[in-house]
Amino acid sequence: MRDPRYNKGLAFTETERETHYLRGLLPPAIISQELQERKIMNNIRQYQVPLQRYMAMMDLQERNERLFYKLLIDNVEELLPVVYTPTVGEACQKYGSIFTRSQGLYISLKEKGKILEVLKNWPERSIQVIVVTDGERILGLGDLGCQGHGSGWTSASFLHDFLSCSSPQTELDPFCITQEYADFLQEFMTAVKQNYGEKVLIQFEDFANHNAFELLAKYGTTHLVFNDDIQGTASVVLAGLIAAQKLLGGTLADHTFLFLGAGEAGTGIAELIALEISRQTKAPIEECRKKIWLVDSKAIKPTVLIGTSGKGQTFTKDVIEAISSFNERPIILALSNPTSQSECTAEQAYTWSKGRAVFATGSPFDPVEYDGKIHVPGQANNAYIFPGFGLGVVMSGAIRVHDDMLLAACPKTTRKLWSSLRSGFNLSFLDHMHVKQWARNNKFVDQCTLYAFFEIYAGLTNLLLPYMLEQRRLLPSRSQKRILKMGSSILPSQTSGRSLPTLLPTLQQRHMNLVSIILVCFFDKDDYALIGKGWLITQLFSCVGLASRRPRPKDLVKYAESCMYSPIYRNYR
Ligand SMILES: NC(=O)c1ccc[n+]([C@@H]2O[C@H](COP(=O)([O-])OP(=O)(O)OC[C@H]3O[C@@H](n4cnc5c(N)ncnc54)[C@H](O)[C@@H]3O)[C@@H](O)[C@H]2O)c1
Repeated sequence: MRDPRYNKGLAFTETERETHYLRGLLPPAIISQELQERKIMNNIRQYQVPLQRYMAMMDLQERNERLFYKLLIDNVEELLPVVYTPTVGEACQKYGSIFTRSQGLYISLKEKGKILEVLKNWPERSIQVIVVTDGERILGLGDLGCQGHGSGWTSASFLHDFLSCSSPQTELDPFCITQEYADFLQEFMTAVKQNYGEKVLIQFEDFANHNAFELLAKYGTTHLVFNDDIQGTASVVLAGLIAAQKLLGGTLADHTFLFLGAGEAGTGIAELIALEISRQTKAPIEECRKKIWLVDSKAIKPTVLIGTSGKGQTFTKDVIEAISSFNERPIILALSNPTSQSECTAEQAYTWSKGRAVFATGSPFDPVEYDGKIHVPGQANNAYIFPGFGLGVVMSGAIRVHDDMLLAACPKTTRKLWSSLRSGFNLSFLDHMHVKQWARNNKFVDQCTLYAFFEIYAGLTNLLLPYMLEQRRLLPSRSQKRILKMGSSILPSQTSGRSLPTLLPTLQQRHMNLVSIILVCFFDKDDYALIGKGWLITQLFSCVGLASRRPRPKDLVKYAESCMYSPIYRNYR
């Protein structure tokens, strides 16, 4: 009862109370998790101040994790802005005053020479993902030192085998990689590998620009590292741009991109766009980079405007009117967080572009009515990728992160897979030869990347599991074990005792529903806003997959359907 991971509060059943000697330790009433959820949501909605909602969520996480994730999964649109941007920014700024129970590890300079020891203090043994920050650039808010610990990974920590670390950077020279800083980081990276092995994913989060690129380059060759701000943002934004092509027609190479802000997010996105254009057109990447401008210049007429400067209100009326004057549908992405730093608001974008902007933002904005039409801004935020990405990398047993994985996480590549799925390739696509062929055709560097890609779509992992079980010889041995373990725990209980072949028709039917839902949400849309929803679902599934450890295909379909409130989707029902 005192361990939040096992505590169910009043939802402990009679049998559980009996078998675990809980009698008398709880009031005699038993209520369902659904009722608990309704009560807590009701309480949370009473709070007018967003920070109070955040604190209520944190309290819940500290006493009943299952319920916490259930709430997040079922109310993700309402609660993501509470546990993530923009509220989490305020939470980090005030972390000192709202701090209650310590989460994660803090490694300060005092621990120099003893980092391995500190890691060993963490009670969990099998860690698969570590999110680490030096606290220096929390969400565009600057150096918050260890207060940055309150940031986004609370929502990402659905991975039980997950560890978040922060090292109070303020004790070190904040403006360059000093020898002391470099040595400290090196000790940390070595200790992590020593303690958890080669396959632990280290996610660099909110490191300041001057360190982030160097660290990624340095450790990219020796460790399994991923920088969410550089790589995650790039992948999510490229996905958005590719999806926007559905709306506009043409290809990425037809565009000229202008970035305001050439830091981690901006250059990460720019480089991935160039890579994708180069793959599409077979032109050298150096040529493709010429389509991208990272400084403002009067000479060019951009078709895509991307804000990653961290400065609010920089897409002024003049700027948006100008880009709208030479584009029928200008693509405008105001990525800076939190809300106050957004380059423009949704209302401004739609009003100034006369409702023509294809628009998305880093922090969420409400829909806007312009000229009798409701415009729903998309949310282009790396939160839609890092949980699934982390899971993918871990599940596939990859030992390095490749750019191809980032590309694979974009809908374009997915579309190829799903079109082959649709055209009857479905059951055999996991066949060894097909996988190899498919990987070759789609230029995946190796099968590991391909598996990572499957896993990135964590929800799909679940639906593919039965097939994977059937085809288990395909999987690398460690992943195989893990997948088999997970697979046997997620198969619906009523299926136990029945052999897989007899189950396949039912499972296939369910899975195809799910596939078509995902197809609809990724590709059959004519509104940019749905891009966000697609990623949301991906993320949702990853949450489901690991929060309860027992997602059933039925639940996945239910979750997907509950997300499908869009009028567009209804046409496909
Ligand atoms: N939506 C998302 O998923 C997402 C992901 C990462 C970062 N972001 C947001 O993007 C912003 C930048 O993050 P970052 O990690 O790239 O930071 P960064 O410090 O690496 O980059 C910011 C860059 O903008 C430049 N800049 C500042 N003011 C400018 C101006 N007026 N004109 C032109 N350039 C200017 C700076 O010189 C710097 O190079 C932050 O607000 C962050 O929250 C959003």
